Amino acid sequence: MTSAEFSDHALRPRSLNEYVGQTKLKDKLGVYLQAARGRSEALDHTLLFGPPGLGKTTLAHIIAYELGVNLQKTSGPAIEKPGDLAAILTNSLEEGDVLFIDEIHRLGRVAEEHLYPAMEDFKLDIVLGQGPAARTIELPLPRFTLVGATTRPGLITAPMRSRFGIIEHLEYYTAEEIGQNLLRDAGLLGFALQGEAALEIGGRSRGTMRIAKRLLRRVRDFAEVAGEPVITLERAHDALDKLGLDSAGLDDRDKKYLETLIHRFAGGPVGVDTLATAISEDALTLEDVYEPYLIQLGFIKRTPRGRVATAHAYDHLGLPVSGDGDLGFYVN
Ligand SMILES: Nc1ncnc2c1ncn2[C@@H]1O[C@H](COP(=O)(O)OP(=O)(O)OP(=O)(O)O)[C@@H](O)[C@H]1O
Ligand SMILES: [Mg+2]
Repeated sequence: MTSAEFSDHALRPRSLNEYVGQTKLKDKLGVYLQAARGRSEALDHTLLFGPPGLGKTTLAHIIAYELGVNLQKTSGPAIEKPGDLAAILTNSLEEGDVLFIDEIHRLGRVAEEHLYPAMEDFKLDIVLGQGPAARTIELPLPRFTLVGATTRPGLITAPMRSRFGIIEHLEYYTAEEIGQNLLRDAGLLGFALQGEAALEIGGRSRGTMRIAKRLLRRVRDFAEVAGEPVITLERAHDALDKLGLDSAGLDDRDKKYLETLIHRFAGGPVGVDTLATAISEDALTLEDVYEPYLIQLGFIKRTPRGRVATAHAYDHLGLPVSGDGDLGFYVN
């Protein structure tokens, strides 16, 4: 088996049916897609947000697939000038197509303002010439669907947000959902994975499909090198331990975060910048990558005064808790 065969592309679900979990979102989206198809209209502009690796890009592709249209892909940082936007909108888009803008929160401000009339009225204002002789012409565009993805919905401006008809949040997957998808992957790739092993990997993947897929590859390495034809629960367990993942799927970096918060800052509250410096990370990574899952587990809270470790975090690390529980401080 070559690594290309284990490529993301081959395993990526193509239709809504193959897309595991996100049940509420899928139910709603299924209706919107059916309605749009029934009216032969473009789907309303759709904003997808949620932590990295949960399936936003995949869902954008599925939307285009379900609508039977093409997907044009770009990203916020790639669109700096209005000209970049004009090039994309006028060159390649056809009626009903999906324009996928990843990291849409990183769109340049001027480009963003040009996007408003494109989204609302399907037209683009283009300025010709300079100075007093400059004039604006209006270019009609095909009716398209903008699908925007972001890990940071808070950075989407209000006028931008208000132009999306569908705004949906992706949630962390349960161990069962991830396990189910890993079994599907193993089936497609033709190797044997025990259900319990899939579940074990699912439970230690931070609720994130991308991480689960990576862990499956590593666990499989261990099984293969040990000469085992089937990936068993024991092998999965052992390999995940070797990878430094604990029972909640926290890795060394997560543990460093929690331990620093608890030991150095007495469990908080401490500002995110201070905490970031203390563990040599940048604050954005903390907010985007570490914290959403720690919050999901109920291990930390974001308060107006900073980050706070909860009693659950102390429990998980096997530390004694004192105080009122939620704002418990470390006693020793
Ligand atoms: N619901 C799902 N069912 C099956 N596979 C999934 C699902 N969600 C994601 N995946 C798989 O997980 C991986 C990560 O998904 P994807 O790239 O869509 O995440 P993302 O939300 O766009 O992440 P990022 O924010 O980093 O861009 C892909 O390999 C994708 O095929
Ligand atoms: Mg993506």
